[in-house]
Amino acid sequence: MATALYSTHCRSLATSSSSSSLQPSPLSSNLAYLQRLTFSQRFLPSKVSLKSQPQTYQIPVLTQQQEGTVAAAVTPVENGTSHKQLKPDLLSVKSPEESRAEDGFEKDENESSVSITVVGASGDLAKKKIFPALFALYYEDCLPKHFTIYGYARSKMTDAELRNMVSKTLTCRIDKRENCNEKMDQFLKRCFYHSGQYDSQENFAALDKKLKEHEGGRTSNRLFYLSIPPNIFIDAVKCASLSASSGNGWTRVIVEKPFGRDSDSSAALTRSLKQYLTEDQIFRIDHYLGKELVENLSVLRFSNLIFEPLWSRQYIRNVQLIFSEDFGTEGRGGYFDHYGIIRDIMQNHLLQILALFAMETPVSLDAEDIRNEKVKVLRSMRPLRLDDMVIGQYKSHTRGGVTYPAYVDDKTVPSGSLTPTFAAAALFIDNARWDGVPFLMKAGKALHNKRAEIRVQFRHVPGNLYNRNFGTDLDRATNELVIRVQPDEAIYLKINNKVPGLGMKLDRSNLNLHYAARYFPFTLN
Ligand SMILES: NC(=O)C1=CN([C@@H]2O[C@H](COP(=O)(O)OP(=O)(O)OC[C@H]3O[C@@H](n4cnc5c(N)ncnc54)[C@H](OP(=O)(O)O)[C@@H]3O)[C@@H](O)[C@H]2O)C=CC1
Ligand SMILES: O=C1O[C@H](COP(=O)(O)O)[C@@H](O)[C@H](O)[C@H]1O
Repeated sequence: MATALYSTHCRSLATSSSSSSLQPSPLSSNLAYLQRLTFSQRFLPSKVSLKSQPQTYQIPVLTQQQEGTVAAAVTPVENGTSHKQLKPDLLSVKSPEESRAEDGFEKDENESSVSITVVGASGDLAKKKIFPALFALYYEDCLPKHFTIYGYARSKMTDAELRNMVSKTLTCRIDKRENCNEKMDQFLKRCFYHSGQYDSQENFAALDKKLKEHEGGRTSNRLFYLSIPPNIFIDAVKCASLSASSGNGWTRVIVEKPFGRDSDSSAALTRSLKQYLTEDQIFRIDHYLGKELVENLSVLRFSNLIFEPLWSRQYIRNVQLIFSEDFGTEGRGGYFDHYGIIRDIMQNHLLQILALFAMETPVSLDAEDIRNEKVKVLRSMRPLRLDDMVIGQYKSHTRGGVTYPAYVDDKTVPSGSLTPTFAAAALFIDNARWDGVPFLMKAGKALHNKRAEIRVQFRHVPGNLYNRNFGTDLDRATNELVIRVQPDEAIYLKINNKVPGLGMKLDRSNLNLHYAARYFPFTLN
């Protein structure tokens, strides 16, 4: 029955796996980002959610990492594809009844609806990632027929203003541009805004009323995406749960990282969330797991015979996990300064990649099985020593005639802050496979470029016949596998080869899987 709600396309992209494996849990960190969110029946939770009646239609929230789910990756940029000029009918707001009639929403109480509330809709993440990802899902026909999106935040905004804001960051995936503007218009018509405080049950009750009008008496499934600073998660969850839970369908909450500052505060956060939600209503998200090349990591390892035998201390000298951004906090200091680069990037995004990289072959691709292997890696890790760590903070600098502010120049950063914006660490996994191999993590903001990469440096060739061709620079003679997560996604292997012609001159070349060339016109960003 539920399948009728979803397109074949989305189902075919969502490879099957047992629903039991998809239960969220405190450690179910191998959930992909909303960008990979697909609404298909395989996400049936086993328990009925808070205040829920029997679930006629179960609509998933997040896919598990490493499944061939909908490829809807978008990093919106305000380019030619964005929808800059809003049509007049998007600026005038229709009543829910009118909207339902226009969108072909006949009132049929046997069908369910999904209401997605982006809490913190005025913020950076909502604009940059969540609305574009929702649009990408809509564009791919992966949202159910009856859906409504509400932005919720304290800022005063009309529906039209929200649509205008959202429209600036929507893009179409490059491989399917047909009807893009038309689709954007249709999508924007399903977006609404409600202004309210995060700790006001009354404000959430007013939202509830509006949601009900849109749901039109159908079974209502509700998803709250917490795109807000962590210190207000609990207030928002409490109010959403007590005043805006679904009365007859499921209610779920997506929680953004960071989940606390340390183990104790993470556990405390979970305890607080559980005052209002059951575990299967909570979906924790790490959006790096939704990145195409991170998803590809296991494919590369486990479906290519040539790599797996090399994947150990025997052949690998070190593994580098690199994240850099060429911009600073830019107004996000209020959040960032409490966490710093280690908690913002290393502890979650890079550690997830490390665990996926280093884990043993899981029993299956089910979330639970992958999680179990990742946990084993984490448990084998040696506690980090201060000697194996470097931290820093960006200062003001001038490049190309432009002067960029220092971290502490950001008005949202407390003066004199010592919060690190750069960190590098050597981590070790003390197990049979990785004993002695440094996993070098580097992460920083306001550096010279924006990139995320995994670099695997292999050992030197023992007794290399061609040593004299390389002189003293043995590193030049060693192989390196680079997985460039972003930008300009690629997987390339540096090899040595002979330069054609007389003599024996060696060269370094790349065997390069360059995504833009291989999958043109599909682009990931
Ligand atoms: N930005 C990013 O790229 C990423 C962010 N995240 C996580 O997503 C969440 C949201 O991030 P982001 O969008 O950058 O955050 P923002 O700082 O942009 O905050 C989002 C919204 O929350 C409200 N808000 C901000 N500060 C406060 C406050 N002190 N008290 C009450 N409300 C506040 C504001 O809305 P209003 O004033 O209108 O109520 C703001 O628009 C965070 O948990 C972050 O860690 C995760 C991955 C990436
Ligand atoms: O989680 C976060 O990620 C972004 C970087 O995400 P990307 O997908 O654009 O690479 C980072 O800017 C932000 O500080 C952090 O909270």
